[in-house]
This record gives sequence, C-alpha cells and structure tokens, in this order.
Amino acid sequence: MRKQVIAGNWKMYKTLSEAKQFASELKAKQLDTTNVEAVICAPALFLESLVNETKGSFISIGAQNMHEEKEGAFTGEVSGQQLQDLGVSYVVIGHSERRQYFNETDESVNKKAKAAFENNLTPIICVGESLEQRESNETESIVSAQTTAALEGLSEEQVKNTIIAYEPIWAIGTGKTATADDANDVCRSIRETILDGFGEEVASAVRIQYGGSVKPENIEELLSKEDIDGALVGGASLQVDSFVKLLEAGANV
Ligand SMILES: O=C(CO)COP(=O)(O)O
Repeated sequence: MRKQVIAGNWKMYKTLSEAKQFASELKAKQLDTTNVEAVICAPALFLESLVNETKGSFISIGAQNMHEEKEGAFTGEVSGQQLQDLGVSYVVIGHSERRQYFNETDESVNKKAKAAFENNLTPIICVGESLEQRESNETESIVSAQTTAALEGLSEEQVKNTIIAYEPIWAIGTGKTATADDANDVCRSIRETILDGFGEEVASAVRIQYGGSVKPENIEELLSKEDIDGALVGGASLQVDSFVKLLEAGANV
C-alpha cells in the first residue's frame, strides 16, 4: 500500500512568528503517522526556522519552488543545494501559480525535478488543467503531456520517489472541488501515463495527490479513492486544527 502524503502549501501567507507558532503547536499533537507523511511547504524565508522547530518530530519541511542550477548569478533565486543544506526534504515544482505568473514551463519543471533529485529533495510536481481545457475535454491529454514532460529523463527509481499533485486550476482557492470520482479518474490517467513510460512497478509505487479546495469536510471521500494517495492543500493547511484533521484523515485511510 502507498503511504499517504498530506502537504500544506502555505503560499505567501504567515509571518515568521506565526509560522513558528504553528509548528510548535502542531508538533505537540499526538498523531499516529504510521500511514501518513506530514509536510509543510513554507515560504523560503521560514524554512530554516521551521526545520529547527520540527526536528525529531513527525513533520517534514518543503520549499515551494527552487532554481534548477546549483549556484550562479540568479538574483532572488534559491537552489536545491541551499535547500538541502538547510535540512529541507521536499520541494513543490510547477505549481499552477508559478506556471501562470512566473513563466514556469514543462521544460523548467523537468530541469527542476532533476535538480531536486541531485540534492536529495523529493519533488512534488504539480499538473492540472484550466477550466477552458476541462470544458473542451482536454483534461487527460493536458495532464498526461505535463506528466510526461516533467518526468522526461528521470530514472525508474527517481520516478518511484516522485510525488505528483493533480491540481485542477479551476478548483484552487475557489471552493470548487472536483468530485472524488472525477479526481480519481484523472489521477488514474496520470498513473497510466507513468505505466506507459516507466512500467508497472514504477506506476504502482508513485504517489499521486489531489489538490484544489481540499478541506476536512471533503478529504475522506477523496482519499478513499484507489488512485489518490494524499492531498496538497492551500487554505485549509493554514490553521493547526484544520491541518490536524487532514492528517488524521490521511492516517485513517
Ligand atoms: O493550490 C493549492 C495547493 O497547492 C490548493 O489551494 P486551496 O486548497 O486553497 O484550494
């Protein structure tokens, strides 16, 4: 059975003191995390403090982006090497907000995925269609093309250790969630794309999250589906109580 991954994507929210407060409250919770991985993907500025605050606990820390080069004259950017050195263990790559506002492309996503593995970071690679694409029945072809491009040139072992987050753009921050069956159908099609490219063993190991208005009220149904192995959560990850409920749902699948 694949272990569930519940990751909070804090986006550009919280101050450092709020972030530290969140981590210390969450760490104090008694949670059985045998069947779930808990990840907080925070603004780069908070990563070092959060790694220190959560050391030895069930919580892992992730970044929300990285640059593909190891180092260089790239003002304002953060490298995989720098993240690894801080003790960060996950990195979100190709979030739709970065594709939309910061010119992230399938090609840069692929370069970043490779750089993540070079620095022992687990990539959470985001794919997803717009409302227009969904309405013209292009969802599976778009998502499949994004997945293929993102994973190009990775080894079987690396793909097994990749997390794919299926986030339909129209469901992000809108309160609209894909139905659990629709989300599962797209997650299954992502797994089939991986099966075609990398074979059965890899496809059955890779974890595929759903993201887009996930909250305590809808997570159980989503996680009950065969091909959904966790959630990437924005708004509902910002409060400790709500994040704990999401983790409990993951632990109880
Ligand atoms: O973009 C998301 C997570 O990466 C989803 O955000 P919401 O959960 O706020 O819809």
